Amino acid sequence: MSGPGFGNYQNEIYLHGLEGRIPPFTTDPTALEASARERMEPGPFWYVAGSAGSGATDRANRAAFDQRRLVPRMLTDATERSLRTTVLGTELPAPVLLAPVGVQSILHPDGELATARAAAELGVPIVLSTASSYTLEQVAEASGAGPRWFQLYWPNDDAVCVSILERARAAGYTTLVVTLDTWTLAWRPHDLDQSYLPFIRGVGTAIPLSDPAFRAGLARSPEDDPGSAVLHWVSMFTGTDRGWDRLSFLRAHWDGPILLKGVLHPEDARRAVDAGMDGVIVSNHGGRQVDGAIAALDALPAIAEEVGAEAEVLFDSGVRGGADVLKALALGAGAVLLGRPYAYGLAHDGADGVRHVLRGLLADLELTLGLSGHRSPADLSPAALTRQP
Ligand SMILES: Cc1cc2nc3c(=O)[nH]c(=O)nc-3n(C[C@H](O)[C@H](O)[C@H](O)COP(=O)(O)O)c2cc1C
Ligand SMILES: O=C(O)C(=O)c1ccccc1
Repeated sequence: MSGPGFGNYQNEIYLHGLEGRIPPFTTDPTALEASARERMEPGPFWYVAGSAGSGATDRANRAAFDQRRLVPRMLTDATERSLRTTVLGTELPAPVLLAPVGVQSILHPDGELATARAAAELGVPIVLSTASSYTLEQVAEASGAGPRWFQLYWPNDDAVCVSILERARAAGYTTLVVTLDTWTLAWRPHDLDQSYLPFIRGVGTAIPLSDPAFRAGLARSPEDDPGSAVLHWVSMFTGTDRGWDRLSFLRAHWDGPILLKGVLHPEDARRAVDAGMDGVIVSNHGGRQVDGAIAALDALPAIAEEVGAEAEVLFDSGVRGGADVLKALALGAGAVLLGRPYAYGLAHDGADGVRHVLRGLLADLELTLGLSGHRSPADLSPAALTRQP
């Protein structure tokens, strides 16, 4: 796409104004959370909005973006521009993916199906969480010809793990994302104070409960005894940390690219590459795991420097607007993943809400790319930024 492609959303909104129409909800990424809060029950709202401990890392993620500023260049002829990018050898319409977000049916009854439909329409990849409210196959059908990746919460039963990976491959998920930072849940006061944890209530268990290997290990079927099945799954996918030597198991059972999510130290990125992984996702889980952890954006440059030339380096945690995407790309990310903003879009209006948030972000990204003097994501380097004290 050349010229204003995604940026057309801006024209569309202004033209609708001539007919007295305004957007379904805010286009301001900083107002999205408050707007979602008005429509959501406190349990689900705080499950999404909340973070670990004191919230220091969540705030640090945003502060790290605020400390970097773009330095726009003029008269660069950025009229014709494109967000197209290649990630792991595949061309994407923009350097943006939807981060794995579990239990989406607490946000909207259509949950992951709605997210998959909206993303597929725009050609943006989804990363389906192991904690999905719908099965791998149901989400694949909703995603259709759209690109899809699968995020693994690594079950401690190898047969169940292999069965889930085989189903994911068969259903057209091309890339495996292995999340390392959430082998047990952090201390999350907002959820604790309400005693609210969706998956022990049976939300987000569609993948294991539909899995033949998982079902084979149950004394009674999930239909007869849902409570025991859910508890069996909880003990299988949380509570067990693993070592670097175990990655060879995943490598042996997945014949596509594998990325490790939750990497914040350059030495861990190096170990990932040494273990045969195709890349890393620099992330602190949106501040939801280690309270006091380094801002993900501050961790990015050293990791890009360590492995960027030989492996894929993706980024998430704190991305809200187009400028944030540009800053992460300038610091070495090949693409970014968006978390909470699209979850709030889903909570507002199902697939339409996800589409509105995503089109808004991509329009803002394309406009800000051009106005800061760049024609493509590949033009960005640390030289595009300055750092505020
Ligand atoms: C409600 C919620 C559920 C999440 N579930 C998962 C998950 O199942 N698997 C995973 O790897 N990350 C999960 N994440 C983390 C996101 O993938 C991502 O790292 C994070 O949201 C990025 O930060 P941001 O929300 O500031 O954009 C979840 C995040 C939220 C907000
Ligand atoms: O809440 C989360 O951050 C998360 O990663 C998760 C973990 C298990 C089930 C659902 C979401």
